[in-house]
Amino acid sequence: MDAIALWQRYQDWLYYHEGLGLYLDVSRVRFDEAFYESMKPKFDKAFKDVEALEGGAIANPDENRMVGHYWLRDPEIAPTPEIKQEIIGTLEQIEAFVKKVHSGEIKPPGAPKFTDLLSIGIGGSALGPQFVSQALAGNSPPLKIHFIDNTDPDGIDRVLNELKDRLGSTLTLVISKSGGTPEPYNGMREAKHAYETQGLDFSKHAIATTGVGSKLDQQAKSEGWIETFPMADWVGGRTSELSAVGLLPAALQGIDIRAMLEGAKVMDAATRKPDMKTNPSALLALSWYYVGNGKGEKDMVVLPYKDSLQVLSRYLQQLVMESLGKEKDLDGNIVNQGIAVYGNKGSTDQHAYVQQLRDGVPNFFVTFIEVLQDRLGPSPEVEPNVTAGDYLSGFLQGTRQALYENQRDSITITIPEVTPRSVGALIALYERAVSFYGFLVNINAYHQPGVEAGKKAAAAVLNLQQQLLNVLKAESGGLSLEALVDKAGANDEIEKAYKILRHLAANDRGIVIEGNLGEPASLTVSYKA
Ligand SMILES: O=P(O)(O)OC[C@H]1O[C@](O)(CO)[C@@H](O)[C@@H]1O
Repeated sequence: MDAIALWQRYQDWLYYHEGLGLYLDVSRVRFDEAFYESMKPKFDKAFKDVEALEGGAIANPDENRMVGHYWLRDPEIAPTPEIKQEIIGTLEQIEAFVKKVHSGEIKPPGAPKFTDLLSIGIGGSALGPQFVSQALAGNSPPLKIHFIDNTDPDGIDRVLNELKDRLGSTLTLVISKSGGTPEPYNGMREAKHAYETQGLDFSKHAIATTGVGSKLDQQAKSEGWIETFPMADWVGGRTSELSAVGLLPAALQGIDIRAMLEGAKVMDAATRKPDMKTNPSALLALSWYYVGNGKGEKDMVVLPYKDSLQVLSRYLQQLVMESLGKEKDLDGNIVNQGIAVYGNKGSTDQHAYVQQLRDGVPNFFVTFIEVLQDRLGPSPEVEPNVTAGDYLSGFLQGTRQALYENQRDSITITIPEVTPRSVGALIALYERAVSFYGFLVNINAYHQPGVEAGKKAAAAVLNLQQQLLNVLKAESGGLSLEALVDKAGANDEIEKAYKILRHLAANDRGIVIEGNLGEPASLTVSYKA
């Protein structure tokens, strides 16, 4: 297609939302009119399915749950008065609490105010808060946020070391919908230990966001933590940024959460429209379907040309991959659906992997995120008439063109600036695109059975560790690996046992391994207290 024809295609397919100042350009996705027409019946159904979801249908059949993240920004559309009240009440609770923290009315025992916020959570209970914090917290938030989002002891040390001189004025927020996920539980135990080591009362520094009645909720209440915030079962982890999960840490950092909600609400109104061409989430889902043949054959590379949006790609990675990556469709057929998502930021990635995108395996499509405003205030010129931001803008356009010339498709989303409103709108835009796509390919986008399988297998590893330690502690001498697993009644688990022991030995946990480390079968293992 020549430049004039492309310009025409750009104009024909351009979506613009006046209220949000948001543009969506799918002109560099090479579908034609026939494909667009062929998708209409599928979209007619998807529009109805999402409408039913918003109306309170059990859109997550496996878990027998409603899927209600759309109600969070517009409680008026909640399916029952109780749910509406729950949403309004939680928002009011957050705002009242945050006001008291900022004013010092709620304060730590030994300091006039909380200065730092330690957020402990994983997956949807971390990525949204991390994305929003990086995008919107700015340089001098009322509370500076830190994250523990893993059970890596060294990673935990890094965070706690950074906080050690301010732990007395640090508010710790434990976020876990289920309240039973091991990683945040371990993070909480380690944080508690750090407070206690400094003679501080953890409960006077702790708050939680969790499902009512969860293990975490019970612990918080029985230990007298400062406050708990509810997370409803009709909000999934990966769509929880606009629930208490994301709103509470955002508000504590001084971010305008009402504006975030408003941006999402405005986007929801735009994406509710049952018309493919003028509905930006439908245009996204249509493009994903086209490039990947409805089977996720191409990966989604997300490239925000803005440092503050760097976590967007990781946030979308969970939203898209945990939602769409499914073995079975809703009729029980094996479909192995999904779309792989990765990315970091432009133009940085142009000096990392864009070489392969341009010339290598054509197994992807790019989503460029463009922000029109370079920075607050004027920019110095780095060359006559050229600023650093002009370069950034030029690199985006250049990469888009270079990819297109080599038959690599791309989508471009343009926002005027990174604000609470535009961030809320982006979240809503993608949430509904995922809803549409899930229905287009007929999968349950709201459960995550694959993650559960991994969690169960990990629990079995820890049980085996316990068994091995019990056997070794009762032995006076050493045992070969074979004899050890035999005694532990775990003959089939010899490789796992070997790896458990190697890990324990590397961490001074009383396990001694002797023999040729390159030949696991030759090893003798013993326990020395
Ligand atoms: O908030 P929770 O219950 O601790 O779960 C954390 C994450 O774990 C998952 O359940 C599985 O990875 C995610 O969906 C969720 O965001």
